[in-house]
Amino acid sequence: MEATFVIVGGGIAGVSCAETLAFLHPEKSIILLSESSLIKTVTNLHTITKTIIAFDVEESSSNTLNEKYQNIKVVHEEMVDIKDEHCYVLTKNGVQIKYSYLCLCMGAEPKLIPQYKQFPDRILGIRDTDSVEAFLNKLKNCRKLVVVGNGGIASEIVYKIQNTDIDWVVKDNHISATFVDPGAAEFFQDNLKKNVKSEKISKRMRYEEGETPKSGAALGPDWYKNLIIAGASSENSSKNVSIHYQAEIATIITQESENPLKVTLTDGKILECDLIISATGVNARKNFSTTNSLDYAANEGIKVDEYMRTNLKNIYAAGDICSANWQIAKHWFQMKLWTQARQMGCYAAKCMSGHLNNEEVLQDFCFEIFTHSTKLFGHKVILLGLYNGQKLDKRYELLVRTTKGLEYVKFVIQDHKLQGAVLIGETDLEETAENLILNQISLEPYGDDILNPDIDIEDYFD
Ligand SMILES: Cc1cc2nc3c(=O)[nH]c(=O)nc-3n(C[C@H](O)[C@H](O)[C@H](O)COP(=O)(O)OP(=O)(O)OC[C@H]3O[C@@H](n4cnc5c(N)ncnc54)[C@H](O)[C@@H]3O)c2cc1C
Ligand SMILES: NC(=O)C1=CN([C@@H]2O[C@H](COP(=O)(O)OP(=O)(O)OC[C@H]3O[C@@H](n4cnc5c(N)ncnc54)[C@H](OP(=O)(O)O)[C@@H]3O)[C@@H](O)[C@H]2O)C=CC1
Repeated sequence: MEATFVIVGGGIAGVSCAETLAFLHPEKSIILLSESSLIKTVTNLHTITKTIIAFDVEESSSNTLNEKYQNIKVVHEEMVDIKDEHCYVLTKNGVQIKYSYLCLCMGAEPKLIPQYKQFPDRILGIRDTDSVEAFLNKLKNCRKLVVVGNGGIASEIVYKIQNTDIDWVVKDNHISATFVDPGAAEFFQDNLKKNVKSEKISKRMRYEEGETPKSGAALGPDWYKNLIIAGASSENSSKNVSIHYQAEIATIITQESENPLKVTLTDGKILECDLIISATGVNARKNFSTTNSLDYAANEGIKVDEYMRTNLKNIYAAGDICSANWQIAKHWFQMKLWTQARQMGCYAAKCMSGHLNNEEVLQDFCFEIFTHSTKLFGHKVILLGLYNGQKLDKRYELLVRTTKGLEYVKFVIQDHKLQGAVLIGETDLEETAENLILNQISLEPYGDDILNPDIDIEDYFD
């Protein structure tokens, strides 16, 4: 087999890359090589501001892509080797695919706590649809659950789960620390112990994919919305969540088949549980070999330059598998998120196309400012720029406005200029905050009025 463009991975980065190439080069052949027969596509894309977008993500059979684009051929194979000196890849079943340009979009996999090796059936990570199904099955018999980690997945699970006691073990002194500060974490407390009903209930998460386990694409926004995530205890109007701050799991002192698991924490506490969810981040996938070495960053992603190129000739990478290794703009940084996977996939396609045509490629504007639109504990959350004071070396001021249960607004200001913002609830401030960060207008004349709810700050900047 042979194609001008070969893209490996059927997650959001790979599919966005293939679709952009199909649009730019309807005359060229494109192969999307993916281990999983299900692919992720973006639907209902809408812009909230210039740079903040929201969209749904659907998992569908790869036939939809074959039908939509005549020049995309989807191949279901696992890539195991890249013969980069001869420009072809090899799959597990021995299929050879030659490329002119190759883009690696194989995502990441859960980085589980080390005790996972001791109890692989009772310590689970969540990444793709298979892993959620395994989790839901085990949860049916679970009365006591330990959740470790303090990012998006842990927050979603603690929010959504019912009918089991939860011990939430977090390294920090407040919850949801990858996204918010202690003030916002306090704002979420009211929703922490409520039982959340599913909007509509789906029994299945997806199409059937066959028996063999495959590393599927990562789940995304609202994956839990229509699922019942419930343990074995009887139904209750509120849930029992105990948070263990500034703690990690130290050891598990149970023999292999004993139940419950006895877990000791670094602060000396001992917990008992039936199941542990390790929501402790991800590592870039490294499930293939190359002839020459690929350069990896210290945080383990494949290094890519400002054109999404790796160090190997005509090999690009995008999404969770890569690490941005260019001089990044002041208000942007990389996080492993849908939005960035999509942006990188599309941009890698433009870069490959530009290089094929010998055209100059200008970096996409989306890399000027970090934006993330999500939901936490049932609230709309918009994060902009250096929303947690990242890169500011603790040299910044915070302006905060909050109304219990309704909104939490935080502006991060340095030298009178807005550097980042956290907007929780229907604040209507996203456009203004985005402009203030991008334009770096001095806020000195407005003082604290900038967040005065009786003043329409947009009037200041018209
Ligand atoms: C539970 C959960 C909830 C999330 N929620 C959000 C959210 O609300 N908002 C948000 O912005 N982000 C969210 N994320 C993160 C987001 O899903 C990821 O950042 C994004 O999906 C990464 O996309 P990707 O295409 O880079 O990788 P992946 O989605 O991991 O796709 C990788 C693809 O490569 C294929 N593959 C892997 N190895 C091979 C191989 N050797 N050969 C062939 N194919 C291979 C896989 O089958 C898969 O199709 C969530 C993640 C999880 C796990
Ligand atoms: N709403 C959204 O946008 C969502 C996004 N996601 C994305 O999916 C991916 C996976 O999510 P998730 O697993 O939550 O990853 P995250 O990287 O978001 O969070 C991992 C958390 O676990 C902590 N941690 C790491 N190792 C340990 C350990 N040994 N013991 C205790 N805590 C530990 C980390 O702390 P530290 O940082 O200090 O190491 C961090 O707080 C991420 O890319 C995430 O951004 C997932 C769900 C929802």
